[in-house]
Formats: sequence, structure tokens, C-alpha cells
Amino acid sequence: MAATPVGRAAGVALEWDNLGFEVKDKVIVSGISGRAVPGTLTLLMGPSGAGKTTLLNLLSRRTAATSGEILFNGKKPTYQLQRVQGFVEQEVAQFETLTVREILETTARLKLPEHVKGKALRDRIDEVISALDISKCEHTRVSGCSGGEKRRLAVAAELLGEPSLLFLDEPTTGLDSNAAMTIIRILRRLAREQNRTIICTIHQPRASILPLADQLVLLASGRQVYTGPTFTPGHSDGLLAYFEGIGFPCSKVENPADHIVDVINLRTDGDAAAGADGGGSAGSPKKETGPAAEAGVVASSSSSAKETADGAGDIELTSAAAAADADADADAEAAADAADADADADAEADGEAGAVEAPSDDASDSASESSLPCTTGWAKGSDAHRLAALPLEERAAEASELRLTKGRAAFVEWIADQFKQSDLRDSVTRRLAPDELPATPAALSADGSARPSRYSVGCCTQTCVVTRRVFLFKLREPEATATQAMNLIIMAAIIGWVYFDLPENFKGVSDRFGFIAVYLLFIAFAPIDLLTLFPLERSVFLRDTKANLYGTLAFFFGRSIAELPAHILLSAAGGTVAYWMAGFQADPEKFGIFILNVVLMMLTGASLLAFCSSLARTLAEANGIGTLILMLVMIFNGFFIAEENTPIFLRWISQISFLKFGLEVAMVNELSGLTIECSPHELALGCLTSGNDVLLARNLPTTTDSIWERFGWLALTAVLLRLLTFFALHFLYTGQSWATRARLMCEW
Ligand SMILES: Nc1ncnc2c1ncn2[C@@H]1O[C@H](COP(=O)(O)OP(=O)(O)OP(=O)(O)O)[C@@H](O)[C@H]1O
Repeated sequence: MAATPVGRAAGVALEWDNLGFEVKDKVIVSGISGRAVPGTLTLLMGPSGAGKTTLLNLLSRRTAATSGEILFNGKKPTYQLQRVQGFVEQEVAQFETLTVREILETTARLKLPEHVKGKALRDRIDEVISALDISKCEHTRVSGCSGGEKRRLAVAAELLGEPSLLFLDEPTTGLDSNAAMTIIRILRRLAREQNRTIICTIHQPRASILPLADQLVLLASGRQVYTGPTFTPGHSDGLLAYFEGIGFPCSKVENPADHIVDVINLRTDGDAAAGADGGGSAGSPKKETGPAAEAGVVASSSSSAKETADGAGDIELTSAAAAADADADADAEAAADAADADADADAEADGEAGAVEAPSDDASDSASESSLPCTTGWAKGSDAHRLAALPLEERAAEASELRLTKGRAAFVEWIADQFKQSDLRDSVTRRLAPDELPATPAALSADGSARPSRYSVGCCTQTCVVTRRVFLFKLREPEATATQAMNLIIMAAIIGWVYFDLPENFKGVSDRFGFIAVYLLFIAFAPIDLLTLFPLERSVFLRDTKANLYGTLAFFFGRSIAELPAHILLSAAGGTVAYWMAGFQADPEKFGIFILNVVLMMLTGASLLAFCSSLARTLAEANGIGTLILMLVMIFNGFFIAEENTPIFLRWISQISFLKFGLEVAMVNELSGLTIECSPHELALGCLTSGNDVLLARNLPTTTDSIWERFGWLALTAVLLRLLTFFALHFLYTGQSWATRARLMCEW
């Protein structure tokens, strides 16, 4: 990918035909056809559960369709597709303590080729910051950004990769009306000015948002209920004309988006309220036969020209607050429109408009372009054809009757059939002719046989960037690291104080065992915070791996490397304090072995905790799994119960318990060569005068050779646990099949 400035993207026209997705005989979406061309914004709308996200995932090929076909510039998508598309997920998972610019820097390093660095990299970041209008918060930590700024950051991060196709899943959900409007306006500008094909799902937008889109795809219960132009403010063209044609005119007091969703949802409460207002939507026969057509209905397509000329005005919103917003938005939109119109004019002047032209932003242009054969193009003999011939009042009454008598599922079928039979469907789903297709972008033009890497940068760079991100994150949370340090040093001092300067006598030997057990158990489980690691970071990891920013290996190494320095340094420091306070043998070699043992115990404990964390989807699960495994490892460490007294079928646990290896190393290290003072009374009770005899009595070796063997087992356990963690991370809770994950592991 060349490091060109953010500008006009190589156009990609997306066409989809008869798309369907089924899971275990459950039809999620079916028979969806349409197209989206460069320079346009397409909204996928419908009630909750209609299948919007599913369709978005099918179009972006994150989910494989079970039927139908998708074409990119008239061709079947190739492997290189990932190079030209971006996806912004509904949940914007970010490292909250990093600033907006740091997030973009990290993403840019992973998205752009390795040779783009220094000034070129900074320039690219500046461009997306300016395009998404987030310069005000570029040095603000993500945790301090508003919801709208976070969404724009997510879009900015995707734009760094210069996607020709941009998919967004509900980018306005959870935002207030102004923030939602800003996002949609920016998306439209990005489509127009940069020739991108943008498709996003939207739940139930405010009235002024819909006209900003070039195309609306309306779904209900997985069926395609409408695809075509939206409408022009103040007119009942496009979408509104279509619904009016099948008997569901939109009243003046209704938000068209609410109206349409209410129609397909069979909602009648709102209708009743509207009726009381004298509005009258298509919901109840009372309204349609009453004053609906007289007062409530937005100018019909046949009469719209006159009424608009009379100043019938913008669509009024249902709530007073929304109505109050309308003026402010109108000004803002006018400004945005003017800017967009300029941009379009520039583009045309530059002769850059592709074979498939984006619609003009000018309101009158939109109005004429939107005048598709909505009410006149019904297939002869269809219900809709018959309805369209009726006067509006009768049409509305009949449609309302249908809605009341059919029940939801049958009504959705009926309304989907109306669309199927309309000429509008044919016009919006017609396959583009070769001369209408944009030139294929370079990334798609290769024949696909020479597969480039899935990633823009190599594994080393990925690991470095991920590691740096974790370090930055940790630096921003010094309290967490300081607490960990204090914990390890202070606890070592407390344990050392309790077991202070142990004497080399009968009781001192037994207390040495106590010190070793208490301190090593503490060290092994000190990084307990790792239990929450993957449940907390999995969303960021999955988002980044799906976007091909880095692979599991880089994330795994980055995460492991970032923890290492703190674990090694702090465990060694704590071990030093505890060792000398407890008065263990003042022998440099023995001290060195003790510290090495402490460090290995901590690293192995951390590996076990990370493994438990990788098996869990939630914090509660991590807690449950961690407690179970840690308790088993602890009970079977050979210290609390002799192996021969444990149930036979559980003995294997003590064979692999890393705690057992660590405790044995510490005991052998401290007791070998130790001379024990025994009083005559203790001698009479069988006091052993040498540490070696104590070791032999406990079936432990007396030579330091055994120590290295146990160190080897400890290291092997740590490596195996890390390997298992890698596989768990790669295969569990990814939302992809095992086969897909297995394939992804081999693709670089
Ligand atoms: N893999 C799947 N297995 C089973 N059911 C699924 C699957 N994917 C989606 N569904 C179901 O299909 C329906 C449509 O889901 P989808 O998420 O696409 O809807 P949506 O329109 O985006 O809804 P929302 O607006 O609430 O996000 C839902 O009922 C959902 O539970």
C-alpha cells in the first residue's frame, strides 16, 4: 500500500445478489439484493433483530453467506480484499488510558507499510485527525473523550488504512442526536469527498439523518422490505413515496424513520397517539379514514411539488425537543451541504468522478434523482399495483386492514413481497454494466495467486508495537505498577519479619519449612491480576486481529514480554529482602539459587494465571477457573499432604504441580550442608543434626544436581503453559470456527 495522502480512494462498487444466512435451519436473513457505489453512503435500517448486523457482516465477508453472491467491481472478491476495506465495530474497544493520538500512532504503525515512518506517518495521522474533526481531543486520554469522539476515533483509525469500502456497525447508537448527526454528516463527507463506499447500520435515526444518506436498505425479520433512495426533507419522495404507495403514508407529525419502523413492527400505540394529535399514520383504520389524508399526511408524490412550493416545510419531529433541534441542524446541514456541493463540484472539475457517479448533494438534484418509479412501477397484478391505483384514503385503509389481520410474520412476508414485485427492486439491484464499474484498485487487481501477507507489517514490528502499547498503558497507570511493587516488597518484609533470623536448631528447621511454603506460595500467586488479563483485553485483541493489524502470536508475545521485566525485577527484589531477613545460609551460591527459584516460581505462576485467564470469557469465569486450578495445585504441592495419602486418580496433579518443584528446590538449597543444633532433650526425641538427614527423611535429594533438574521442569512448565495460553487465545471465544482459526494461524 503506497503512503499516499488521505484523498480520493480507488472506487469499489459492491453488488450483492440474493444473499442469505442460515444457522441450524434458522433463517437469519434471506434474499437480500442491492448495490453500493463509490461516493455514496448506504444505511441499513430496521427494528432490533431485523438482521442489520448480520447483513453488514455478510457484505464485509466477516461472515460467509450461506447463499447468494457478492461482487467487488463486478468480480468475485479475492484474498486482497482486506486491503481495501475497513470495519468499525459497534463496541468501540480501546486502551482507555492512551490518548487519541497515541491510539492512532499505534494503529498507523500496524496499518501502514513499515517504510512509512517519521514525518510521513505523522502527516497521515494529522490528516485523519482533521478529516474526523478530533483535533480538539487529540491529546486527551480515550477515557476522557465523549461517546461521539470515541466513535470518530474508531473511524479515524480505520481511515488510516485508506479503505475504499468502509463498514460501520451502528456508529450512532448511544449518542445524543447532535453527536449522531455529526457522525453521519462526516461519513457522508468522507464518501463524497474521498470517493469511498460507506455502508452502515443504524437503528432508528432522527428525521434529519435519513436524508443525508444516498440509499436506505430496510430490513424486517431478515427480509428486504425496501432498498432505494431515502427522501428529501419536505418531500414525500423516495422511501416515503414508496410506503405511501403501498398504503402507509407518513403523517407530518411523525419522524419518517419511526413511521417506517412502526409500520414494519406492527406498532399501533404510537399510531393511536398520533391519531389523537389529528395526525393519522397508517396504523389504524380510524385514522386513515379520518383526517389522515386531509391534514396529517406529508405531501404525496403527486402533490408534493405544489405543497413544497407552498412552503410545506421540513418534516416535523414528534417531540418538542427534536423540533427545537431542527433549526440548529438545518443551519449546520446547510453549511455541510454547501461544503459537500463544493467538493462535488471540485471533483467533477478535476474529472475524477468514476464511471459510477455519486449523487449530487444539491437538494434539487437529490429530489430529481430520488424520483424513482416508487408509486408507479408496481408489477401488474400485484397487490401493490392494485393499491397504487386506489385513492390514498382507500389505499391507507386497506393497508391498515391488512396490517391488523395478517399478524406480524405474514405482514412482513407481504411487505417484502411488495418490494420484490416492484420495479424499484429491479432498478436498485440491477447488475452494473462493465462501463459503469470503477477501475479496480491496485490491491484488488492482482490475480490473487501470489498471496501477499495478511498484515501490513512483519511479526517483529507487530510485537514491538503491541509491547509498546502495553508499556504506555502501564506507564499511564503508575499506581497499578507501584501497588504491585509495594505489595511484593512489603509482603516480603512482613514475612521476613515474622520469620526473622531463624536459628539453626530443631525448631528453626521446622520454621524454615514454614517460611519456604508461605513465601513461595505468595510469590507464585502474586500476579493474580493476570486472571483478568484476557477477559478484559479480548475485545481489543479480536477487533485488531479481525482487522488484520496483528496476529495472535504478536499479541501473545507483546503481552508476555511487557509483563516480564516487572515480574523478574520485583520478585528478585522481594526475594532478597525475605532471604536475608529470615537469616538463611549466608552463601552467595545458595542465595543465587534462592533468587532464581523465586523468579522462576513467579514466572510459572504468572503463566498458570495467564492460562486460566485465556480459558475465560468473563471475569467471573476467570475467577472460577483460577480458584479451582490454584487450589488443586496448592493442595498437591507435596507440603500439605504426602503424595501416598492422596487419592490415586489425583496423584498426577502433584507430579505436575510446579509448586512442588519450587518448594523442593528451596528446601534442598537451604537444608543441604546445614548443621542443626539439638539439645539433649531434642536428641532424645530424634532430632537430626544435619540438614542432609532432614532431606533424606523427607525423601528429598541432598545434592544440588537435583536442583537444576527441577529448574528445568519449572521452566518447561512455564513454556508449556504459555503455549497452551497461545492456543486458547487463538481458538477460544473468537466467534470463528476452529477450522477458520486453524487456517488463520498458517496465514501470514
Ligand atoms: N450466529 C447466529 N446464531 C443464531 N442466531 C443468530 C446468529 N446471528 C444472528 N442471529 C439472530 O438473528 C437475528 C438478527 O441479528 P442481528 O444482530 O443481525 O440483528 P440487528 O438487526 O443487527 O439487531 P440490533 O439492532 O438489535 O443489533 C437476531 O435474532 C439474532 O439473535
